[in-house]
Amino acid sequence: MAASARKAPNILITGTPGTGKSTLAGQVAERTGLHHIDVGAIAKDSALYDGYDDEYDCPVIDDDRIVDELEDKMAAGGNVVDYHGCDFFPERWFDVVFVLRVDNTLLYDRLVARGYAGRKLADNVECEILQTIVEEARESYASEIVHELRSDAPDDVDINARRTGNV
Ligand SMILES: Nc1ncnc2c1ncn2[C@@H]1O[C@H](COP(=O)(O)OP(=O)(O)O)[C@@H](O)[C@H]1O
Repeated sequence: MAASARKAPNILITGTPGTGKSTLAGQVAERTGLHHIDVGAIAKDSALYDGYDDEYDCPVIDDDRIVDELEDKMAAGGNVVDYHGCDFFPERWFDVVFVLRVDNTLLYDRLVARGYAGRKLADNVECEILQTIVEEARESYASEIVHELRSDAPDDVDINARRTGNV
């Protein structure tokens, strides 16, 4: 379905784990009435997994089944989707893509607070340093719809929610 056929826009909020995607998506949903789709939670609730990652000690999501699961909702529009990856979603789904960015030291502290350690902690901080998700977003979507947002301080949540909710 073309973007113009949707009754409301679909927004993607992506970024390294811990950058604040769920926090921001929740605020945007509250302000706008858009439906918050937390892809990680949907994968968990419906067990849309395709194996287990022993190194990171977590299940691997099944991209194809996630896309199938969300297709009807995305075709209808009016969703704010949050996930730490973005290259497997159909490009046509999104009207705008926000990539959250955070200072590396702040991210480190947030991930430690979440219980990340060792390789999982180091790889996620490296992901932010190397701008991996920014590059993934720019390779997957038209450059004019991809925007980076800083999410270092609590005030940024409100600033970003206003900006994100005004698309
Ligand atoms: N702008 C911000 N400033 C300070 N802390 C934040 C900000 N955004 C989110 N947080 C905090 O950082 C942690 C990770 O946020 P979360 O929304 O779960 O990230 P993600 O969904 O990207 O993994 C949470 O403890 C959250 O309260």
